[in-house]
Amino acid sequence: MKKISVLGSTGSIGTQTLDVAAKHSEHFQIEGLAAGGNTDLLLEQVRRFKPRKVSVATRELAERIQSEVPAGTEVFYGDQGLIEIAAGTDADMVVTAVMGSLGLPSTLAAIEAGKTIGLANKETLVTAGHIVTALAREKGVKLLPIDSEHSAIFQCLNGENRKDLASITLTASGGSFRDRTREELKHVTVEDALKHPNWSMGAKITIDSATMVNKGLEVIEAHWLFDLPYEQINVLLHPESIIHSFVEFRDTSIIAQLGNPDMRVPIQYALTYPERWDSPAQRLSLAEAGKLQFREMDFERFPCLRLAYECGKMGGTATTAFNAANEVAVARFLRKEISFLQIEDIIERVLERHHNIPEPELAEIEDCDKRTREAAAKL
Ligand SMILES: NC(=O)C1=CN([C@@H]2O[C@H](COP(=O)(O)OP(=O)(O)OC[C@H]3O[C@@H](n4cnc5c(N)ncnc54)[C@H](OP(=O)(O)O)[C@@H]3O)[C@@H](O)[C@H]2O)C=CC1
Ligand SMILES: CC(=O)[C@@H](O)[C@H](O)COP(=O)(O)O
Ligand SMILES: [Mn+2]
Repeated sequence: MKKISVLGSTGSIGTQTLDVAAKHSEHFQIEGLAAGGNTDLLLEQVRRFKPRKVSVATRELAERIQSEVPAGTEVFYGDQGLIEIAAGTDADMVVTAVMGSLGLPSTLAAIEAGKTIGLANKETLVTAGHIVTALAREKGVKLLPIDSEHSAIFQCLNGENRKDLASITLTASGGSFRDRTREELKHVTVEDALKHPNWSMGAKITIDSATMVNKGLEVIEAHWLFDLPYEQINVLLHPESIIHSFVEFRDTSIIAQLGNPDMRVPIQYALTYPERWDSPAQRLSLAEAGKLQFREMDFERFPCLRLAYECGKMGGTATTAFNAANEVAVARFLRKEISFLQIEDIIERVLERHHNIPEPELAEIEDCDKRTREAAAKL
């Protein structure tokens, strides 16, 4: 029996993690679940998986569900609640599937407690990659990627000699607006932006795909997960999302990982690693797929990807600021306060004013995150 806690259990990754756990219920026991405000779904999950501890975003919500959870389940709330689910249970593994840098303290707490991490929450690595990876090394904790591209690279590198690796390439679908001109982008709506062509995901990451911020975050995530310089990390537009990413070796061999776009595959691989088990996903038929297309990335069309590379190469708090500005800008776009193109405008303007701190301490990162959010909210 592997014991698992899920941070963000009511979201897109969280629910699919529980689907995978339910499919192999004789092998997985759910120890803890943390959600934000969707208490109806959380209560359903509690009845089904019988975790020992659960957490919700606020005290008020915790009080509201208290009488509805079984006697054996303790209820927590807020930032401390998230940390309790991450570090205060008997779980062997913690799946980090909350959205945004709010996942950083709980991820650090889980690593500190020696839990294997199934990492979906990429913003954690973008915000504080050097701190998260250093702590994981110190504690001997594995960071197993759940993000589809990183799972693909992880699988392609399995058993290979790292000194033979020439480069990695992350594929990008291009998101909801990949065939629109910049002129057309001036008038796109939230509803249009939320229609991802290949993946069904939470709102924030779907907008990130459309701005290409998602790929920028993933480049930085790859830098930390695979300990590679940015010069060895490429991005290639691949509209079908069938090749999830690939690696190239010094002898020019390329190894790729393919499959239908279904997050249950990388989630399950992280849960069962190093084993492979039967999956509920639909098998890929290349004959039916017929044709796979590829295009060079256009950094003029997708300036947020250029900004992400620049911040990544700069290091320090630059990526913290990039992430925080984006989180605020996307939330504002989703509330219809700003237009789609103003997301990148806000990120760019925040970064122009950013004073970079190289090798920041955790407190400096938290301070940068807070100040950047305040600035991005005012622009
Ligand atoms: N979706 C996908 O296919 C992929 C996602 N990822 C990454 O995984 C992470 C999660 O994405 P996704 O599942 O799409 O996001 P969702 O928006 O679908 O889910 C977010 C989860 O976080 C919970 N949450 C929000 N606020 C709080 C809080 N204050 N305390 C505790 N929990 C909270 C939400 O709870 P509630 O709904 O109850 O408010 C929900 O369970 C992101 O970092 C994303 O980039 C990476 C690759 C693919
Ligand atoms: C499923 C997943 O891993 C997402 O991060 C996905 O990659 C989004 O697709 P694009 O960012 O390529 O549009
Ligand atoms: Mn991805």
